[in-house]
Amino acid sequence: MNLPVEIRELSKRYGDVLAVDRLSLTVRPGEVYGFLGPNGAGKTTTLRILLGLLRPTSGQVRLFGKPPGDLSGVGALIESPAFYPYLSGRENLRVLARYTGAGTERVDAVLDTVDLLARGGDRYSSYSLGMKQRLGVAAALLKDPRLLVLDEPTNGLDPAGMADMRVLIRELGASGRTVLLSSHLLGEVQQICDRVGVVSRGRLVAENTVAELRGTSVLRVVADPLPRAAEVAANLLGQARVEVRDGALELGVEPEKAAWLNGELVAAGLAVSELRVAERDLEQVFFELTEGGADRVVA
Ligand SMILES: Nc1ncnc2c1ncn2[C@@H]1O[C@H](COP(=O)(O)OP(=O)(O)OP(=O)(O)O)[C@@H](O)[C@H]1O
Repeated sequence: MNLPVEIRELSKRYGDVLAVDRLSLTVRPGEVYGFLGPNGAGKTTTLRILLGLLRPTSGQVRLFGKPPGDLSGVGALIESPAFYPYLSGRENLRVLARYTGAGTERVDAVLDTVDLLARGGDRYSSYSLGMKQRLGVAAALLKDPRLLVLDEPTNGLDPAGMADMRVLIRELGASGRTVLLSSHLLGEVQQICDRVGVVSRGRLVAENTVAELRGTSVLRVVADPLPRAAEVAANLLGQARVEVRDGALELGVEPEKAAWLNGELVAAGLAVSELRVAERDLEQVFFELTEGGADRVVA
């Protein structure tokens, strides 16, 4: 079966700027894939090439096994869509449906999907930014696509608008559609996506599930005196597995060893006031991956 998205060794150069650098990624059927990276990392360029809006310098992209240009089964929201301000949301979708040959019979269904059915008769110009963006998603859904490509769908929205959009994307994913969305917001991707590809300076530096990206958990220990506790822990586990952060030890050790470790620390005369399994802060992981830590590839 053909994969919804396959990108192989893709590069794009704008003059001196290498915007995309031998980037490869794969989106599997039915997953919500987060394409995550700071502004300017090359996300929009990659998505534009994928949709046939831009030519690559080198490399290959495939949508359902086909080269770019053939967008059957694909819906996209990549730039702010151009809607007529004086027409209603419903009228705008009708115009678009006729123009693209999608047929107008799905207009109310897609308005309903994006929770705009009740406001479908209102002028586009009266919509909030979040509603405008959801109408853009509705437009992308007109052809009942199997794959939806969304470029920074929450950009510029207020917190409520962002939350609505997140709910919508999760629902779209749950309904069996494949979704590829780009974002520079880690928290957002973490909440919505099954898998994440992290891009930094045009290169894919990690591709994994959110849980795997975060890596193994650490054991967080607060003990007094802390320097002595760090010494004892280093003797037991090796220096490489001991870090002191924010007044606590972070130990790279399996959670099952917690009781044993506690016993050893207490036996060494230390007062242990906290000992718990903590997940690594994904923010930290993201920072390491995208700023100078790019060689610490996770996947
Ligand atoms: N038409 C262009 N001409 C020259 N440079 C460009 C052009 N488009 C993008 N770039 C550069 O390519 C790099 C990647 O840009 P791109 O827009 O793909 O990044 P992005 O990850 O989508 O970021 P953003 O979220 O800010 O759009 C940036 O350095 C950008 O300045």
